[in-house]
This record gives sequence, C-alpha cells and structure tokens, in this order.
Amino acid sequence: MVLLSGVNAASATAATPDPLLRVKGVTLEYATRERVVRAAHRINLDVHAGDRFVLLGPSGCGKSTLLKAIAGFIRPTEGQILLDDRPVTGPGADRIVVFQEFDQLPPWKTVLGNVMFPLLASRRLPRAEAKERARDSIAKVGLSGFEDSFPHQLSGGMKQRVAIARALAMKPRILLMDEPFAALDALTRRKMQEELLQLWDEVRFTLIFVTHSIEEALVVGNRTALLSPRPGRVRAEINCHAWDLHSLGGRDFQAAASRIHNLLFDTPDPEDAQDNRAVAAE
Ligand SMILES: Nc1ncnc2c1ncn2[C@@H]1O[C@H](COP(=O)(O)OP(=O)(O)OP(=O)(O)O)[C@@H](O)[C@H]1O
Repeated sequence: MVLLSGVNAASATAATPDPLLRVKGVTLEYATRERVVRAAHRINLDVHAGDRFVLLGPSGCGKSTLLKAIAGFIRPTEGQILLDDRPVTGPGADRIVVFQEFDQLPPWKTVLGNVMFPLLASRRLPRAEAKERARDSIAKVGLSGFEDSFPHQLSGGMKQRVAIARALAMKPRILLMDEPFAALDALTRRKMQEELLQLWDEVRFTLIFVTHSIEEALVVGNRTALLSPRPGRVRAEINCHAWDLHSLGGRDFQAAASRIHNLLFDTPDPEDAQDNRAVAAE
C-alpha cells in the first residue's frame, strides 16, 4: 500500500486513539449459480471517530460491497470488521446508510414522518421526543417549513437532505453514504457537498463516504482509501484534509487529483518519471 506523499502523511501516529472501526483482512464475495465473484480482497482499514473517510475507486471495484459489509448486510468470507472492538455480525442502528437512489424515502410518509420513522420503529424515543429530534434534524439540513411535504413534492437534493436528516436523527456511531450525490446535477451536488461539510463541522459525526469522483473524495474526505479495480484492494491511503471546496481548480488541487488518478489507473506519475530521469541523469 502506498501512502501518498505531498498530501500529508497518514494520520496513524503513536498518539492516535484506538480506531472506532477496523476492517481487518476482509475479503468479500458473491456466490452466483455459475461462479463466485470476488468483490474485495483482503482489505485493511482503520476509521477513527470524527473521520470523514472516503472509499474511492473505479466502477465495480467493490466500494458499495465494502460499505454494505460495514453496514452488516454482507458477511466477509475472510477477515473481520470490528466496531468498538466488537465484531459486526449484522445491521444495527449504530450504522445508518444513505443511498444514492431518491426512492429510499417511503412516498406515503411526509418529511417529518420519514425522519421520525426509524426513531419510532427502533423504539429509541417516545413519540413526542422523536418528533422534537426529527424537527431538529430537519432544521439542520435546512428543510424547516417542509415537514408536511411528501417526497414527490421535493427536488432530488431535498430528498437527499431528508435521507441525511433521517440518518442523523438516529445519532449513529457511523454515517455510511453510498454515492449520495451522484444522481444530482453538478450545481446541486456541489451545494450538497458544502452542506455536508457544514453539517459535519456542527455535529462532528463519523462518516464513511463512497464515491468514484476524485474531486469529491478530495473535497469531502479527510482520509481516502484508493481501491484498485475488482477485486478491490487498498492501493493507497491518503490524507486529504488540506482540501475543501475553495481548493477546486487550484494548481495544487489539480496536481493531487492527477496523482490520485495515476495511482488508481496505474499510469506512471509524470512527476515521478521526471524525478527518475533526474536521478538517472546524476
Ligand atoms: N448481488 C451481486 N451478485 C453478484 N455480483 C455482484 C453483486 N453485487 C455486486 N456484484 C459484483 O461485485 C463487484 C463489485 O460491485 P460493487 O457494486 O461493490 O462495486 P462499486 O465499486 O460500488 O461499483 P460502482 O461504482 O459502479 O457502484 C462487481 O463486479 C459487481 O458486478
């Protein structure tokens, strides 16, 4: 595994507390009738409380599968996933997933009903408190005034805000997001990234975020694992807390994005090539 230099050293230092989530040598497979598809191979990752941890890789490299395994929907065929040192054996309210699809909200429930639903279904809170928590969460994503609207009355971005509010209302240990903004237009996507970062600033939740956009990984994440094409392996881990939406388009940002691209797709890094030529010439 490579630690990408120039984008800061990895955060694991002697002073770092124990990780909240540990993915240890995890292999994930799908058994179909004809064959076994290996989606991820011996993945090792540590996610710390408060991280905005991004899984970045090309289409089909196993990002969603890994996220589903962390959520407890899929069991590893090899290795272990530990949350607070306890093995993940199934789904739980401590890990909530926000998906890409807009149809993740039951259409017959209002915004308030949608956000309250898991609080009531899991018997976390009595109705009055659930309502208060849901209203608070709806306000945090900027949707106050839309409590009585139904999903079909909302834009794609608003629906994703409701899904985020619903997840945050549960106060999960980890918020899992699977390409949550990929189906949005470019402007809304940028706005949602900005809002997610503001929300994180306010609430400081732990986030695991799947994307295949290098830009999005640099902007959203403080740490990013780069996965190779299927079966996904961790090719490199980078710290990217130096970047935010203001960095977009800047020279350093473009250079970092291009190095990540080269790492992902195994093309030689022009900077490294230049360094090698310089060494060879000496
Ligand atoms: N239910 C399934 N049964 C069999 N194979 C599957 C199943 N789900 C995913 N796969 C395969 O596992 C591999 C990883 O899929 P996965 O959806 O995790 O990739 P991904 O990196 O999230 O891709 P994308 O960015 O396109 O969503 C792919 O080759 C895919 O075809």
